[in-house]
Amino acid sequence: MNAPRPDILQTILKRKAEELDERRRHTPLAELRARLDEASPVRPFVGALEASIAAGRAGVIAEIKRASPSQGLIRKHFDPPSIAHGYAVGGASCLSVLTDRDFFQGDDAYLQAARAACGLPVLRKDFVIDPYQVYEARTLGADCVLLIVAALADGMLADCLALSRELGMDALIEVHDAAELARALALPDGLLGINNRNLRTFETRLENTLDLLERIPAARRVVTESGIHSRADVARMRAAGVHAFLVGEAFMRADEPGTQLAALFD
Ligand SMILES: O=C(O)c1ccccc1NCC(=O)[C@H](O)[C@H](O)COP(=O)(O)O
Repeated sequence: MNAPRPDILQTILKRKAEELDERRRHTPLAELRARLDEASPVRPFVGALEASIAAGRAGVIAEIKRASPSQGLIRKHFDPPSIAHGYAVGGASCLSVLTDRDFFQGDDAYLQAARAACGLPVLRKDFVIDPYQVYEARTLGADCVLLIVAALADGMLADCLALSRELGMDALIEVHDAAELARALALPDGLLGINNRNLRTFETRLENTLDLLERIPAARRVVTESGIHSRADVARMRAAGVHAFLVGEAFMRADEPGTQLAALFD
């Protein structure tokens, strides 16, 4: 009999709780909050997505990630500022930058360097389990935080969303299944992301977005996340009324990520 596959999301969240303790010891919350005044002004994240879509283009959140649990090392030559600049030239609406070190080889400094290299708003792509990280995201210059419904109990999810709004940021509320979607729809607002990747098993199916769409009010903006690799994938989503995309690997494996973005979405 095969041994059960370990649940990577639980492994990440367990390590994230340890990391959070370390970060709190290093920089207590009061000290972190005192840095908020020095943070770079927020760039409208949802506003940038909507502007692209209103102009008849797709809204593209272009991701900067060096490695991932499912793929291992994705990009050997990794220079976030030049990737960010290329994405801006290639027509991205926004950036997503992985800051988790242990599982994605990310870094807070990558977010800061990428944001400084262009005028695009930036999502801090990490695993939020506590409001401390929402404050932290803003002090780093993030314009949007990722809130993964599977990682947060209802109360904490609502608190982190409210705090992100209080700090002027947007929040991408990520779901994978119908139960998580129902929890996300009970929140007062937030940009809705449907992850096609099951974060526990890595199975990635574009049908996941298409299947969940019928449960979502037509006026609500949906971002389809993960597994978008071809113009046919983009066309399939757009035909179903999904005009916002979060794409990582397809760009990160290309010699010129920004050129690949333009080729996928022109
Ligand atoms: O990508 C993984 O292996 C992964 C594993 C566990 C938690 C999260 C994970 N990825 C985060 C993402 O969902 C993607 O980085 C993002 O949606 C872009 O996906 P892709 O275009 O397929 O790189």
